Formats: sequence, C-alpha cells, structure tokens
Amino acid sequence: MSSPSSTARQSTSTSAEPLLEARGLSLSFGGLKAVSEFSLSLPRRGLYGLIGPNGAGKTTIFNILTGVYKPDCGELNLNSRNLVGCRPHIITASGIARTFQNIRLFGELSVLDNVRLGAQLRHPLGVFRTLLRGRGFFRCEASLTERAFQVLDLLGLSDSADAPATSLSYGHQRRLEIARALATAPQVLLLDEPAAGMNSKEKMALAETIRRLPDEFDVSILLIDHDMGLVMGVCDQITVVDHGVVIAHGPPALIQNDQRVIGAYLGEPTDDD
Ligand SMILES: Nc1ncnc2c1ncn2[C@@H]1O[C@H](COP(=O)(O)OP(=O)(O)OP(=O)(O)O)[C@@H](O)[C@H]1O
Repeated sequence: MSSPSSTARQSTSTSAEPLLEARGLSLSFGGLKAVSEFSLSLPRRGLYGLIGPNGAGKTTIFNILTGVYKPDCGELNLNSRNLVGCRPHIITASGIARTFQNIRLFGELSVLDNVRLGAQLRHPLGVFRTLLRGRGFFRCEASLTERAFQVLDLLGLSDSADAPATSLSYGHQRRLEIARALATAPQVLLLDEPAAGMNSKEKMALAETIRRLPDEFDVSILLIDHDMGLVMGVCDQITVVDHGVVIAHGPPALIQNDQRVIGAYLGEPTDDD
C-alpha cells in the first residue's frame, strides 16, 4: 500500500540512527519540576510506550515534543534537525503529529473532511486555487480524498466517511483522531491515551491497528496509555517516568519486573506502612 507518509516522506535518516532524539529535556512550572532530564531515542518504525503514574509528566513531555511548551533546557532533534523553540505548526509540518487525551475533532464536519483537513498539510489547496477552481484544484481535491480514504480504510472508518464526526461511537471518534493525525503524513505519531474510555473489545481492535501502523505508514509511534495490557502488548520498548524523571527503559518483559516501576505504581512505602 502506498501510504500518505511514505509518498510524502523526505527523510534522510537511516535505520541505524534515531529518527527522534530527545536529550536532557527539562521543564518546570514555577517551583514544580514537571519534566527532568528526559531523554529518548526513537528509531524509524519504532513502537515505544511512555508510561507512569498520574501526574508523572507524560503529557508535558508530549507538549514539549510538539512545541506546545518550550523546554527550559535540553535538545530535541528529528532527523538531526533541531526542533527546540519551533512553534507547534512547524513541528507538525516537520513530521510529528499527535492525538489528544480529550478528543478534539471538528464535530460538525464529516469523518472524511476531518481526515482531509489533516491531509491538506501536505497538499494545500491554496486560496487562489480554491477560488479559481481550475483543473489543479480538482486534481488536488481528488488526491486529498484518495489519501484520506487510505487512512480511513486502515482505521476501519471508510463506511462512515460521510457521517458527521459526532455521530461516531466514542471508540470510533478516537480512531478518527488517529486517522486525522496520520493523514498529515507524520514520521512520528504521538498517541495520548488512545484507548481511554474504550471497552475491552475496542481496545483489542485498537491494539491490532496500532501494531500495523509502523510498517503500513512508515511511522514511529510513542504511545501513552494507562492500560498496561495495551502498552505491554503493542510496544517494543517502554520508558517509565515518575515525578518527571525517567526511572526505567526497556522491553515490556523487563519493565514489568522492574522494582522501581512496581514501587512507582504501588506508591513508595512510607514510615507508616
Ligand atoms: N500548565 C501547567 N501548569 C502548571 N502545572 C502543570 C501544567 N501542566 C502540567 N502541570 C503539572 O505537571 C505535572 C505533570 O503533569 P502531566 O499532565 O504531564 O502528567 P501526566 O503523567 O500526563 O498525568 P496523567 O496520567 O494524569 O495525564 C503535574 O503535577 C501537573 O499538575
């Protein structure tokens, strides 16, 4: 399948070097050190997890990686290009897309149009082209729609293409968020709690879909979720943060048995215990 990302890709990275590299990223909110010395090397087509207890700093890390927050210090490179200080739209255009904990769709627009909006990042129609409605406009429109359907097909949403986004079930709205992010042809896709609110059947189907994304879209994934079954089941490597600090990194089998990780989730023993 010729994916939106593989055709739009202008990557210069090889599989040997990390696609996304974060080094020593830190960010404080007033006196609170939300993220401290965060580092991560995400390879091409990697499927990594980022986990930690509530308030550990996971979403703040996503916000740094996508330019919502500028880190106090540290480096962030995509294909060796420095992204620190870049605005979110520049970072998206560079190849990092995300979904949000709280669904943020254009509810009144159709499922197809939500995804076409993502695809427009790579194929802008432009004001003049839209006004003139010449051959170029219709060619571009057709290619946007084709790309949108490639993504919708994989996410199992093609049959609902004409329905308003809000008419989808909650689980399908989450899938649509992923579809829209994928339509921007990202090199890195950040999924923030994609399974939140899903039932176990929906989660199993989502896990199956996520596993296919790296190969089918030539994309690397960093996934936050509180569902350990999902994270352990789909990720090759997992980074664990607690109080803003990385406390472990490794394959799921190692992480499951790491005493610091178990301690962070169960809560450190106190003097009263
Ligand atoms: N804009 C902000 N201003 C002040 N403090 C913030 C801000 N954003 C996050 N924090 C604080 O930073 C810490 C990390 O928050 P963050 O949302 O990144 O954690 P998280 O691991 O994503 O949590 P959860 O799993 O509950 O979503 C928390 O103590 C949070 O209250």
